Amino acid sequence: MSFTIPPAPPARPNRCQLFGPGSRPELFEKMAKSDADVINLDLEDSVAPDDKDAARKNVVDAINDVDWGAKTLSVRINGLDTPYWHKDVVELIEGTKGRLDLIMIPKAGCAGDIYAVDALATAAEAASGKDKRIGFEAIIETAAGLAHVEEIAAASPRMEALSLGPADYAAYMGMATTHIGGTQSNYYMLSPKEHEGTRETHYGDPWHYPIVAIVAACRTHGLLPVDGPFGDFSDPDGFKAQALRSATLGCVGKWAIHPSQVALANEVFTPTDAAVEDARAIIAAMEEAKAAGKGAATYKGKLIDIASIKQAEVIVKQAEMIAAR
Ligand SMILES: CC(C)(COP(=O)(O)OP(=O)(O)OC[C@H]1O[C@@H](n2cnc3c(N)ncnc32)[C@H](O)[C@@H]1OP(=O)(O)O)[C@@H](O)C(=O)NCCC(=O)NCCSC(=O)C[C@H](O)C(=O)O
Ligand SMILES: [Mg+2]
Repeated sequence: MSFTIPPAPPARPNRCQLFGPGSRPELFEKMAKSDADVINLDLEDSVAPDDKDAARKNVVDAINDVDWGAKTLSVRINGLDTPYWHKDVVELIEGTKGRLDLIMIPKAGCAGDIYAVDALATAAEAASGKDKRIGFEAIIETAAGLAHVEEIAAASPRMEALSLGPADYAAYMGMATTHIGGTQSNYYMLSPKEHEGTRETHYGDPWHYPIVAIVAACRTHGLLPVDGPFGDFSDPDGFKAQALRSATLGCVGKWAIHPSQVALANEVFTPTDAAVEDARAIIAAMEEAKAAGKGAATYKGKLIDIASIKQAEVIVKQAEMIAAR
């Protein structure tokens, strides 16, 4: 273990982040009543340029007026290369009465992007006498964002989470696809040529590398790693397969861009009773082994050791945190 112990991420559930355009206020009550842990009201790419001012007003009003219950409430502001973002930050802070939890920064490309929003948010909070410090989450969805993911994660004490934005990421990387996340039909290997006649297609996961980079940056700096959107909301099996992969790689949740995806995300990112029972049994078996002076033991025919306790604790702690909510 390094002498530097990584900080713990925020202890709040983040299994599903449900998005809705700020220009569709008729959705806000439905979003508030959903089972998503986090709500993202969007001022960025789901809002047309002519609707930006009206959407900002809708969102400020909704933050103040809608009963959001115990949900984490986040607003995605516009990118720093637009003429909208500074008004987004100032009006969100000065116009709301303390219910807003997070500002989501899209297309973060370097630590300076986070610093700029931090400076503006700090000034707006001071000017309006706000005690509550708004947290930040950022989207890794550009080539620069991926190259600088660790400095972005470490850029401000306000930072709470990073998400992958697969649509912009694909565009900025020059990927040959128009799909938002999911399996890509041209991203595959064939079984070896010698298998002529019986060659099988094996689809790869083009999102694997950015997800792992995000998870590593988040786990180093005490942030929550989150998988982003899956655009084809008529493909629940595809959504679930993508979510299972990112959960296996360390993500704590995934975005939903349609209400039908909320239950799927909650299911995947809530440890099953069987997984929790197994994890508790591993911890108990290792306690017994330690009492007998052993560092390793056998559980269900497999090796377990001190690292197995840490693995099992990830599952138990996640389940306890969700249950305590
Ligand atoms: C995708 C949608 C445009 C679909 O909208 P709609 O046609 O209205 O959907 P349905 O008719 O199937 O709706 C069924 C009922 O569900 C309600 N509804 C719809 N959407 C939502 C929602 N987001 N939250 C809550 N409730 C919702 C409808 O009102 C219907 O209700 P009822 O009539 O009472 O049965 C739309 O879902 C949508 O706009 N989704 C969000 C889009 C969004 O926010 N996009 C931004 C995030 S993704 C992104 O930006 C990419 C990323 O940055 C990257 O780079 O990867
Ligand atoms: Mg995007």
